[in-house]
This record gives sequence, structure tokens and C-alpha cells, in this order.
Amino acid sequence: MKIPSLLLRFPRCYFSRRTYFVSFRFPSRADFLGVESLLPAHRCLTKWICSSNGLRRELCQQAAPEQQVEGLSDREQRLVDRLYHGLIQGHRACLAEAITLIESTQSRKKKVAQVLLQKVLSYHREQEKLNQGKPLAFRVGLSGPPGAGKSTFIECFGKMLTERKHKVAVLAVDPSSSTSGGSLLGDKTRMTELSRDMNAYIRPSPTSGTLGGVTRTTNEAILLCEGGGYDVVLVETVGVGQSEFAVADMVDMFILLLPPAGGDELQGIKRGIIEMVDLVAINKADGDLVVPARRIQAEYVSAMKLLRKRSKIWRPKVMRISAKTGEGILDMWDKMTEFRDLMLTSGELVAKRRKQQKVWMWNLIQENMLEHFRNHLAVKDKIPLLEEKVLRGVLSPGLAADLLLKAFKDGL
Ligand SMILES: Nc1nc2c(ncn2[C@@H]2O[C@H](COP(=O)(O)OP(=O)(O)OP(=O)(O)O)[C@@H](O)[C@H]2O)c(=O)[nH]1
Repeated sequence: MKIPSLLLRFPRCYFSRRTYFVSFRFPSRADFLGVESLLPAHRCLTKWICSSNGLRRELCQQAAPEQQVEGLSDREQRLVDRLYHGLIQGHRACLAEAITLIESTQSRKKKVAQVLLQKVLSYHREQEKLNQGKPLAFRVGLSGPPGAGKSTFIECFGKMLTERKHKVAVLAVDPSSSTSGGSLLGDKTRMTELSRDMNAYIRPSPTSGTLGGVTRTTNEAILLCEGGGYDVVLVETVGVGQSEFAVADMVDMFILLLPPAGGDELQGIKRGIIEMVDLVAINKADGDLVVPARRIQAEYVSAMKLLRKRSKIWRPKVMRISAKTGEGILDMWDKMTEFRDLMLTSGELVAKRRKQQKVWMWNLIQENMLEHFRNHLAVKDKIPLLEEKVLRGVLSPGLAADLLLKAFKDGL
């Protein structure tokens, strides 16, 4: 809808968003002289604007392009706007700053981060609508025991993708970094060439927080990367704690990278994780390792036949690759895109993402509730005593839990 030219001719007329009130202020005496002739137009315009939602929206956009969010100071609002615009224009520095903001544990910054995320989410929705429902990015999880060759693989795979005009983001989930104070995953020195590539963005794991906290920020970082135009987001993790399960719950495709070794060396691979996998890549299938790689591939192919089918359209594949020579990497990407396309056309991808959103929400609630419970004044002091009684066998775990829960409920 067009804004009446009359309204635009008078720069001092203003429109208040909250009251939908329109008023004219005449800039000079000369203009004032013309008031008589303008009054009917003024009244008519006021009435029209009040009844016109379309114009109201248009005026709001022209008068105040950024919607002021309640509770944010002007400075915070400006920060959100700067990061948002920088992010969607593809500035890496803004993406990095935005991820730092979502990783913050300060309550004020957390609030600002959520406002930014909301904005990025509505941008996502718009873009996906324009894309006929196609997701902005392909989310891929990569796990494997230490030494499997994850960083060599990411370097080789990432470069292959950027050469094909893709934009690649690499995020890491390493809960062990919280205790060790630093993460090797996502370390740029492990992927020297990719980290210099302008179409790649590498982010190490946050070095503080629980697995739940790290998972939350990684989930949010994925959204930010997608907003920044990265169409392949790779989330790397090692088999520590429950991190692979957490990563499998945030990606479209989950890949397990294995060295050509069996038995003891693969003890670290948790049984359950094989059930989450969409593709197993046996790495280092080069030189003398080709034969053992073939053997491991055959073992996994037969083991995976016994697994319960998770998808109607996809059976997990086992492939041999060499991250060092690049052999098999392109074939692997072909398989990955085949998976993505099948998932998309069958509707399984949308269903999977929806389910993941729900899992994510409940995980956050669980984590926050537990923290709230542990720190609640009514139970905080009782926990060590009851724990000790349970350890000594004086009190059953069930009774101890009941006592603590009762104290919590009474204290609410
Ligand atoms: N022969 C051969 N060696 C490889 C291949 N990929 C990786 N390597 C070697 O395997 C070793 C471990 O590789 P990384 O890429 O550091 O493995 P990672 O899984 O990232 O290991 P962590 O950093 O311990 O988690 C290095 O010495 C690599 O050179 C491959 O395809 N073939």
C-alpha cells in the first residue's frame, strides 16, 4: 500500500506506532497559514490510517525499521541489529561475535542473544518459504575415536566442498574441554588450509559448561551459521560422555569415522551409537591399510544388517575413504546428497527436525530443572547428608529421592 503523498510532503508529521495516532506539525508560519485547507485532509487521513493495518505496518517499517524489543536498552538493541545485519550479509566477524554472545553465561547477554536468535529464526522461516520449504543448510554430525582422522577428513572434505561453491561451517562439541580447559576439536591449527578459506568457518567447542550447555550453544550456533549463508554445517565430536548422542540429535545426517582397526581399538565406540549412524566411513583406506579397511568394512556391513531399520527410505551405508589421498571423498559426498534428497522428498527430514526441536526443548527443561532443584534452599543442604546415607546403605535411593522431592515441593 502506498503512503499518501500528502503525508510524505510534511516531514514533521509523525506516526506513533503504539497509539496509531497521526498528527501534523507545521514547520513554519507559512505552512500554518494553509492549515484551514489541510484540516479536512488531516481528519480524513487520520481515520484512514487508523483503519488501515497495511499502512500501519508500512509506516512502522519506514519510520522504525528495527522493532524495539521490550526490555532491551538502546545499546543492546543496536548490538542485536548490527550482529543480525552483519550475519545475514555473511560477515564472519559478526557470526563469531554472535556465537560468543550465545555462549555467554551472563543473564543480560543471554537475553540479548535470545532476541538475536528470534530474529535469525524469522529470517530462516522467510528464506525457507522462498526456497519452497527446503532447509537452508545440510546439518552433518561427525564422530569417531581419537586418531581416526577427523581433522584430516574435515580439511579434505571441507576444501572439496568450498571448491564446489559451498560454504562450510565446522562446529565442535567436546564436553571434555570444560574440564581440561581447552578443546582440540575445531582447533584451527588442525585444519590449516580450511581455516584460511574465506568460505569456511571453524569454531572450537565452548570451554565451559556441562554437555547440556555445550549442546544448547551448538544448536543455536548451527542456526546462526545457517543465517550466515553456510549451507553445510559440520558438527564434530569425540566419543566422550554422551556427546555423540547429543550431536546425533541435532543433525540431519550422522557419520561415524573409523580407523581400519578392530577389537580393542574400537572398544571406545559405544554400542548404541552404531544405531544412530547413517553412514560409516572407514578412513585411511590407502597403502598397506587398504586390506584391513576392506575387512572392517565387511564386518560393519554385516553388523549393520542386524540393526533395526530406522528409516523407510535409507539403509546405513559403510564406505571406505582416505582423507589423506582424497580417495572416496567425492563418492561419499554423492551418497550424502542422495541421503539428503531422499529425506527431503519423503518428508522424513522435516519430521526429524521437528522431533529434534522437541527433544531439544525437553533436554533444556530437564537440565534447568535439575539445576534449580540442586540449588534450591529447601534441598541444597539436605543433599550431602542423604547422599551419604544412601552410600552407607542406611537409606534406600528411592526413599532418599522421595524425601528430597517432598522438601523441594514444600519449599516451592
Ligand atoms: N594413512 C592415512 N593416515 C591418515 C589418514 N587420515 C588421517 N591420517 C593420520 O592419522 C593421524 C590422526 O589424524 P587426525 O586427523 O589428527 O585424527 P583425529 O581423529 O582428528 O584425532 P584427534 O585429534 O586425536 O581427535 C595423523 O597422523 C594423520 O596423518 C588417511 O586417510 N590415511
